[in-house]
Amino acid sequence: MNAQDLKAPIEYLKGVGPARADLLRTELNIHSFQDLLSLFPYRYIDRTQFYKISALQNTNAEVQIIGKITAVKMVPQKRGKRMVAVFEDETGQMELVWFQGHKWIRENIKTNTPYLAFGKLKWFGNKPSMPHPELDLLEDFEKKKAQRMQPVYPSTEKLQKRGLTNRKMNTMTFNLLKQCTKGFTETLPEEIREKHKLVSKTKAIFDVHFPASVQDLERARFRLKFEEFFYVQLQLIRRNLVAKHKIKGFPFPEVGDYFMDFYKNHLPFELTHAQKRVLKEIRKDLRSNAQMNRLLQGDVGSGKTIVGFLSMLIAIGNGYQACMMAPTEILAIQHFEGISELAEKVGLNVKLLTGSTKTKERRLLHEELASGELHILIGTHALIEDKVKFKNLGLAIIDEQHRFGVAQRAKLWKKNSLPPHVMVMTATPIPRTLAMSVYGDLDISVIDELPPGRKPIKTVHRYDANRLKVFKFLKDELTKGRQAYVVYPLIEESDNFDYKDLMDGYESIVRYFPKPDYQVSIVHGKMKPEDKAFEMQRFVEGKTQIMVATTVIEVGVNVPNASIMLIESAERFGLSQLHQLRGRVGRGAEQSYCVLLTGHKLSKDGKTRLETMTQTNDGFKIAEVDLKLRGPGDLMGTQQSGVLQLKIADLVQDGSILALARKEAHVLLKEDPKMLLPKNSMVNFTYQTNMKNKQLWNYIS
Ligand SMILES: Nc1ncnc2c1ncn2[C@@H]1O[C@H](COP(=O)(O)OP(=O)(O)OP(=O)(O)O)[C@@H](O)[C@H]1O
Repeated sequence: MNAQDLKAPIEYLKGVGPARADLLRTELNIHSFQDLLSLFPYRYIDRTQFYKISALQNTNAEVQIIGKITAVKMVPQKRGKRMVAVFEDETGQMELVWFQGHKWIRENIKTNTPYLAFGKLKWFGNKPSMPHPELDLLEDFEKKKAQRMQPVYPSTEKLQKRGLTNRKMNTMTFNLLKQCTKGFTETLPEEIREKHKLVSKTKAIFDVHFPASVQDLERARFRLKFEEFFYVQLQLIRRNLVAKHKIKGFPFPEVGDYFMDFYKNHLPFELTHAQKRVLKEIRKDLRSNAQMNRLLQGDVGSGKTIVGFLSMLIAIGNGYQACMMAPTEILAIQHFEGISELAEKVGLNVKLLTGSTKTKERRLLHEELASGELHILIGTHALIEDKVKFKNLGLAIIDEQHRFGVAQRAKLWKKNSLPPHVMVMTATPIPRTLAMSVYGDLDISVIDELPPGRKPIKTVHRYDANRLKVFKFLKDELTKGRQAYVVYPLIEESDNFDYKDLMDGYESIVRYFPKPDYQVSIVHGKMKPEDKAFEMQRFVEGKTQIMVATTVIEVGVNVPNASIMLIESAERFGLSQLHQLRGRVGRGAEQSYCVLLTGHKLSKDGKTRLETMTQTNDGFKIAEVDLKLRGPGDLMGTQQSGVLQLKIADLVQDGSILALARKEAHVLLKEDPKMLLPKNSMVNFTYQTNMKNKQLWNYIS
């Protein structure tokens, strides 16, 4: 069979036909012969181990035993009869049991002949039995050496019901592979295969389905995972290289006077090592002729804002403007206030643009923006409206990528002759493995150090029944002059049920913390933006002690005097969301607390989330757990899931293979940057290399 034949529709495979082909297409997305070969088993039944009857453990494990059937009898039971065979080896006896199919068994079974029985154990007291075993004559099994590790394929109930059992899938794949006598064209460069001792494509495909040993299987899986990552990385890095080669950017040769003045005379604190390192990385990008596309990643409170601001100063010092986009109005206002305070020290003009900016202010702002009088513009989505025209935008900082799509990012580019440098800031700690795959087109800088003197936040989990104790604790802290957040889940802002919870909660808080001793603010998504901003401002200024809120405060809010985060129905939040919320406290010198209130009924995942929160403050560890609980596609949203639909590799577990593949992809592209790359898909991936202009055709992926 050659490459072309493998593309044949699946219904032409022996034993499939139109009806089954239909099922395979709809249930497993298998359209062709090669699709069937790319359906990799998700586990294997290890039939390399043999057990003795006397040594069987009292479990329901699947085992295989060599022995002989010495007697067969029918035993009456409530309804009908069961057939019982006595099965013996040299160490003892057990029973094989059938509840149906008696006639066939009676006619085919041979007594006193060596058999291999395989199946799940059942125990009656200390007596083992095996209902409906798979029986093979020992001599036949010896012939089927290739089947010693039996593949188990992904399946669905529908497939099982319609006769496409695992056994059937097994046979189909086995027969197809038997026809592939010519093997498969190699799809990895030989140099790389030799260097990392990767088995050939042909061996990998055969062994991943029918390995003769655990070692063979591991080698096959390693090679296929490597290949999968290698191709994804090639595409991502290549895209990045192409972007760098093609997209020119404004070079900023100097750091400029604003930067120097601020750095020498007005820096409010010494930068951490991580902040300095990241700043150097950014500086290097800005000095080159290429557009910067950098993801700045840092845990909550790690100090991303100052790094962003210093980068803006470089742009402005070189005669350009800068802007910063935030996902919500509250955040935009907050950034505006923070940055204005810093910018004032070096005499820069900063303005805020949101949906609620008045027409008159807007007009002035547009004028200043076009003439270049305005140095820094901060705002929400309003920044990308067509009316907003910069004189020369040199740097765009985007806070929180997830809420700001790629398309929106690109829209900013249209405002210039050359695209501005782009920095995306995110507090979502994306595990390195994932970041590399998802943001392959962005360079990544990580602030992996918190400013000195931060006290770790103490996190506890309490049940609703203890609410009054929790309120008492809150009261004691407020008496010391601190402030607190009380957060309610409002998954959908339109969800009236959640909304009622929030309002009930607000009322009970107001009852427990009455005026005039206490002032309580409330912020939620149904409020008008200016009302939200007003309430938020009162809390920032310390005029109110408690802020009752929904997750609108999830990202970025910075009130250092707030030291308590009380999260209601904490079991309903995702892990990274809980971590973001907790990050709103612990920003000042005082000891901060996070209290997770829940009902008594918790799911297994819910418990894991709460335990993780109480055990660690480390955003990266939390993200790893989150990834395991939810899966990467979920974490990143549907937008990126295309990149992450991996067939065999696992982003969480195979991080080291990914790193290896990425390294090799880099080397290859450096040697040969002109490689042709496919447009969108990994299928039909052809590339030419200077190594004898090989054509590498990926059949299987
Ligand atoms: N090197 C430093 N030394 C001391 N304090 C710092 C340092 N860097 C930043 N800070 C302070 O730490 C606080 C958090 O910084 P910032 O708001 O920039 O964090 P962030 O990374 O943006 O976090 P988030 O994602 O939660 O908004 C601010 O009050 C800031 O002034």
